[in-house]
Amino acid sequence: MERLELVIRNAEEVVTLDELKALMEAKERPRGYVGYEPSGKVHMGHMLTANKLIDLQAAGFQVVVLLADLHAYLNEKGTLEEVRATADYNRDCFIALGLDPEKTEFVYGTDYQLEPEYVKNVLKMARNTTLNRARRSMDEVGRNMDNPHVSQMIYPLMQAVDIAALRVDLAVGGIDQRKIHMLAREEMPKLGLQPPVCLHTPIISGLNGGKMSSSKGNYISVDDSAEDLEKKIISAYCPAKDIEGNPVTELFKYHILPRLGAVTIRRPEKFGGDVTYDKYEALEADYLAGKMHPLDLKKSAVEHLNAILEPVREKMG
Ligand SMILES: Nc1ncnc2c1ncn2[C@@H]1O[C@H](COP(=O)(O)OP(=O)(O)OP(=O)(O)O)[C@@H](O)[C@H]1O
Ligand SMILES: N[C@@H](Cc1ccc(O)cc1)C(=O)O
Repeated sequence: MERLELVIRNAEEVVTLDELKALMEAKERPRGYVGYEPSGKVHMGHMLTANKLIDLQAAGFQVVVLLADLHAYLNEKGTLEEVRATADYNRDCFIALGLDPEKTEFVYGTDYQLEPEYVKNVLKMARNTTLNRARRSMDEVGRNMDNPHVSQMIYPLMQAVDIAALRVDLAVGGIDQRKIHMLAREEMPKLGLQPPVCLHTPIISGLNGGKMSSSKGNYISVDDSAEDLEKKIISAYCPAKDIEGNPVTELFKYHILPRLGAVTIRRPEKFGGDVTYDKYEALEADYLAGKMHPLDLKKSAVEHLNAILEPVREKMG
């Protein structure tokens, strides 16, 4: 696959594609990053951005993973000690998922976010940013946003300054990070900082059809047992001939096919026999046309996802 194609596959948007092309022409090894608030469960949604980082490494990017302990603390996710312990667990999950520790820089927020130069930039940005704008940028990211704390208004400014502090060219995140990234693109130049190109991945659906989220219990986590995985997928929302909010077709699109390249879906002869797909589009077309039954698809998702997650379980032991 061509480098650019690899970088943008399965992305929901790139801001902007022209800037990305220019970046890849200008720099041999551009730097890309994702930041994660440490989370007790690393799920298939988080794994989507991890897949993108693996794509970026394959396309010659340097990759930075920010374990955003201070951000999690500011966003009411626990004490600093708690989030720091979870950050280490998350780093191990990402390595088990295939991010080569030799080639990936793992950085803790608290390693540099209290340095005077960093803090000064955050405060300068605070002078230029209205409360309304900071608040809106947090709509999809902040906890309990009907009654936000001042810490949650500092949060997006810090995320913008991270991009400069970590010397990042390409900021990657789920599409829920979009408003913070737009704030960064607008405010960074006023401080003489280089704004990033941004790449946003889609939001993957949870087992009940809503957004997959650690706080909603509708997730598949990377270290679920084979037994749990099977139970979860077999009872997942998966309407026939419909891919809207369908977590099972999305698992094929975003995880199984990109990782395995091609899959064979096993079926008894009387239901059409085995069928092999090397492109998601072909699978989708068959599913929409009613040529693939939800139960066959689910059983196959269990088999293939198990193949992907087994080494992760072993490493996380
Ligand atoms: N369902 C999802 N699909 C794709 N990406 C996701 C999904 N959920 C979270 N992410 C991405 O993972 C990162 C961390 O998100 P976040 O901490 O909000 O996860 P979460 O599971 O929704 O947590 P919580 O339920 O505690 O809010 C963000 O970059 C976000 O874009
Ligand atoms: N905002 C991200 C976490 C993050 C924090 C700091 C960053 O620089 C980048 C990302 C989230 O929702 O989880």
